[in-house]
Order: sequence, then C-alpha cells, then structure tokens
Amino acid sequence: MIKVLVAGFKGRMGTTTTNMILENPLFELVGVYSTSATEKNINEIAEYKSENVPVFNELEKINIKADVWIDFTIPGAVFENVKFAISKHMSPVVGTTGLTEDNLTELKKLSKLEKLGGLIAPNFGISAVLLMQFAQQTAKYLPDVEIIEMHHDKKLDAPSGTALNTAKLIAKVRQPKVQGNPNERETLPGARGAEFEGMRIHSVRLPGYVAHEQVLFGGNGEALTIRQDSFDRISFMSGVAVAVEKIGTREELLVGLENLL
Ligand SMILES: NC(=O)c1ccc[n+]([C@@H]2O[C@H](COP(=O)([O-])OP(=O)(O)OC[C@H]3O[C@@H](n4cnc5c(N)ncnc54)[C@H](O)[C@@H]3O)[C@@H](O)[C@H]2O)c1
Ligand SMILES: O=C(O)C1=N[C@H](C(=O)O)CCC1
Repeated sequence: MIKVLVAGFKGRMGTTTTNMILENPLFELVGVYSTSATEKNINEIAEYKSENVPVFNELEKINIKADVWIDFTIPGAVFENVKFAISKHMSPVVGTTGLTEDNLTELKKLSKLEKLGGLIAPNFGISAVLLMQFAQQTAKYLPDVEIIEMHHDKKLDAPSGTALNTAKLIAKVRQPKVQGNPNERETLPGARGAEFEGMRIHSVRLPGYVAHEQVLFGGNGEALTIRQDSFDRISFMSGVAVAVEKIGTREELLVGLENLL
C-alpha cells in the first residue's frame, strides 16, 4: 500500500482527493494537513467517522511517514510545504499552482539530492493535458494565439497555472512576437489581458464554472479554437491516482502529468 498524506484536505480539491485516496485499495491515508484544521483525528468529521487518521495544522508537528505528499493548498504555502515534504523523503504530488520558475529550480535540485521522485502538475485533468499538448503542436503552424481561462469565482490566482503552462509550452515552439496592432491603446486598462512573450491571457471568474480553457489561434483567413472543460473535480482524480501510483518509480521532480503517462 502506498502511504499518502493530503495537504489542504478540507478544501475543494483536498476533499475530493481525500475521498479518492480512502476509496482506492492501493493507497493508505496516513495523515491530513490543513492550517485551518482544529481536529486531532479525521474521525471527528462526520463523513470520516469510521476512519482513524491524524490531523495536523502545523507543518513542523507532522511526525508521520508517508510515501507521497499530495498538495492542494494555496499558492502562498506550496513552496514551503513541498520543501518540507522532500526533506522528509515524501514524494510531492503537487496540484497547487503559483510556484515560480525559481521555486521549481530549487525544488528540482532538492529532489535530485534526495534521489526522490515528485510531480508538479498545473492540471491533472486529461482533457487539459491534451489541450496543452495540442496547443503546443498547433502553435508551430499558427503562432498567433490568445488564451482564455475560465474558473469558479473562489480561485485565488490569475491567470490559472494551466493557462500559464499552456503559454510556456507554446513559447518553446515559437519566437516571441507582438500580437495585434503595435500602436494599439487600451482605453480601459487591462482590456487586452495579461501578456506572456507576446501572447495574451484572459481570466474569467464566475460562479457556476469549475475549470475551463480555450486556446484561440488566428491565421490568414482562418482560425482554430481548442477548448477543454472540467465540469467536476472528479475529472482530476484519475490523474492524481496515476501520479501517486507511479511517482515512486522516479528519482527526480517532473513538471506536467504528461511526463508520467
Ligand atoms: N493541478 C490541478 O489539477 C488542480 C486542480 C484544481 C485546483 N488546483 C489548485 O489547487 C489549489 C487548491 O485549490 P482549491 O480549489 O482546492 O482551493 P481551496 O481554497 O478550496 O483549498 C485550499 C485548502 O488549503 C488549506 N490551506 C491554506 N493554507 C494552507 C497551508 N499553509 N497548509 C495546508 N493547508 C493550507 C485551506 O484551509 C483550504 O482548505 C489551487 O492552487 C488551485 O489552483 C489544481
Ligand atoms: O480550480 C482551480 O483553482 C484550478 N486550478 C488549476 C489552475 O490554476 O490551472 C487547475 C484547474 C483548476
């Protein structure tokens, strides 16, 4: 059995992930962590009353040994959480967005020193992973692109990690370029959205949405739109399960679920 700790276990993703881990016979939930938790054991929560899993609310007090640390917390905490997990030889499987390139460089170094596998995945949904792959392929032929990501209105960060990763993948196959009229003026600041190496990224936040992204390509007399929709957080769970199952076979920190499939 693979021993798993879930950080952020009371959140939207953490709850879904905790339930998946409890239901999967390959996995054993050995601890849960949330700075907002007041319980000592997960069985103090009605839906988990038949379980016996310690609850932690301070990083330094986590004294259990897990094989895998799953992180669905917040952008402001994920870097310290993952450094802690690596220091305790717990393979990080990280969904939390907001890690910078410098963060990733340092975490990769720490993983290598520990000879420890880990995964940072901006999106565990197969439809999103495919969208990013298709977008990178398309950009080789249609380099003018704008990204529109749409999420629920409780999301903390913008643009989404998925949109930023989509732009980074596209940037690998095209030269930076100015899109639109070089003399264009925003009569309303922000009208043209965020800018990443000439690409524009637009973030929509609305109730009723979960996680969605469109990548729009324009060419001479033609256009192509690629779209993915995550309607329910269950859509991320098969990717999380694959990562938890496979990460122990690696000895480095990977970025992107496609590197583990
Ligand atoms: N990679 C993916 O497939 C994927 C999918 C969905 C969400 N996400 C990302 O996961 C993160 C969480 O999303 P969410 O919708 O579940 O958010 P959420 O706000 O519902 O949950 C975050 C949880 O983390 C807890 N928390 C806050 N600080 C903490 C800390 N220092 N240590 C431990 N727990 C802490 C909060 O109390 C909360 O319960 C976001 O960064 C989001 O972008 C990634
Ligand atoms: O619900 C969220 O928040 C999501 N965050 C990730 C991102 O920022 O790309 C993945 C999709 C859902």
